[in-house]
Amino acid sequence: MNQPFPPDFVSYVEQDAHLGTNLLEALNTTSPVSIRKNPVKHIPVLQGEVPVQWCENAFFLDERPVFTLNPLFHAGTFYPQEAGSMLLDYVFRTIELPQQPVVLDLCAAPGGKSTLIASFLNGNGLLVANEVINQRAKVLKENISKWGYANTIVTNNDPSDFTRVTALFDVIVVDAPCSGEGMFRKDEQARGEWSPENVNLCAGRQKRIVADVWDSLREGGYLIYSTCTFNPHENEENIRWMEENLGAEYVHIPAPFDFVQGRNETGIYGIPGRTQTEGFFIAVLRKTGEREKTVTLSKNANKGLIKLKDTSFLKSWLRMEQTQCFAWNETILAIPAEWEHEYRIIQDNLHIIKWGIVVGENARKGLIPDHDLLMCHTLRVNYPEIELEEQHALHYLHGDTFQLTETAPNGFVQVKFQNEPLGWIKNIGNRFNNLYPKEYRIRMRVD
Ligand SMILES: C[S@@+](CC[C@H](N)C(=O)[O-])C[C@H]1O[C@@H](n2cnc3c(N)ncnc32)[C@H](O)[C@@H]1O
Repeated sequence: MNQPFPPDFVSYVEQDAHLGTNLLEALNTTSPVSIRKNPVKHIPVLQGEVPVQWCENAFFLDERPVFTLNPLFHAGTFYPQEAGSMLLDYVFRTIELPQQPVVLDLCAAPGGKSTLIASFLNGNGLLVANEVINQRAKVLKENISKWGYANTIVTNNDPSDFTRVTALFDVIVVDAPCSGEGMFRKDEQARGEWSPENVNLCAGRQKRIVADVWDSLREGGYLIYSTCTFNPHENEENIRWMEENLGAEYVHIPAPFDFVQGRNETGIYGIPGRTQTEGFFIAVLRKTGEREKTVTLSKNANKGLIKLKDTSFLKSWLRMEQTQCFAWNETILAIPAEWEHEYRIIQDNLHIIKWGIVVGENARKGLIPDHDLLMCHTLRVNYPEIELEEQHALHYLHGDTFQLTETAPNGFVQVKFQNEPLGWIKNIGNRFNNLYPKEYRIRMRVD
């Protein structure tokens, strides 16, 4: 039995011609299931795939599998993502960007849009994925790590902290916390949390969030604003507010496929019943001419972050071309050399929780390689390896140890499933230490 919709929600939807006649009915049907694949990793084929037309490498599935029990999910080969929100890929492909854009995904956890942007950039430019809520930022960090790109930084900051980094970004994505009317389809509890007062509260918070980051957008840069809600207060009215109060210029993008233009032709909606989505709104604004301030590094900037001059001890661990390695205490970090200045600016002004790629810990007996390094397709090299069959792969991801069926040299060995790295073990002859990070381990029963 479906939990009823809040009466105020029903009456606004029924009076709003823009939303069509069958939204309420569609919100009581099962949500479509969709995934986006990571084209730089082993590409799994899942059951019943039908391409999502508006996003590269994305597919609808005919039912929802238990993703946790697919080892390739933990290897970052695909990401379950709501199909409507994948319209971001289409938007990125439509706007005119510099060759090497610097992109901020401000409200990024758990990382659906950030991994999409990382795939779009495909190693070009730089992505800063930020999340204000600490626990959610950890999930974001895990998903970014598994997606495998070095040109990424994860930060854990409030939007207001970004006033310290003026004119740094070519694109800012604000996937704003919202009243979540699109969630009514998947999460019936969301229906109980909705109220007109909460809509107003959300609309006010969204304005504050955008105003806080506006100065960190470069002249000519784009602000991409999105929500998963249908009401005009959090969508079209906020876009109008940004035009009037921030001097933002609205950028019209024609609605593709089954998407529809917003009220007064503002933004684009995916509306259940018309589009295969739970619900999504997206609009693009551009920053026109304004005096730009440049961010300068403070005198004590990046104290403690030491650029490594001699990296010969790392040669057998990672590809060194176009990479700059740093030591932060005993931790070795690798970042694309061309972005060193931006990394330093961000380090100086914001709270970084993941820098490029963590290579490992420089211990007395040599490097202890990090999981992050193994996930990075551009930096990792050939290490000793063992291929696991599915049940062993799941036990490995669960944090278990077991008798290996293949032999491998003693020391650090990568374990793979269908030739895709899952993580490290330390092989010590007749047994091994499972080095799969504790915080990533599967908690459900695997047999
Ligand atoms: C719609 S969700 C983001 C989903 C994410 N972009 C994705 O695609 O996976 C909105 C995010 O905003 C964060 N958030 C909540 N309050 C916020 C605030 N006041 N300022 C910035 N972000 C906030 C939430 O923690 C949440 O992670």
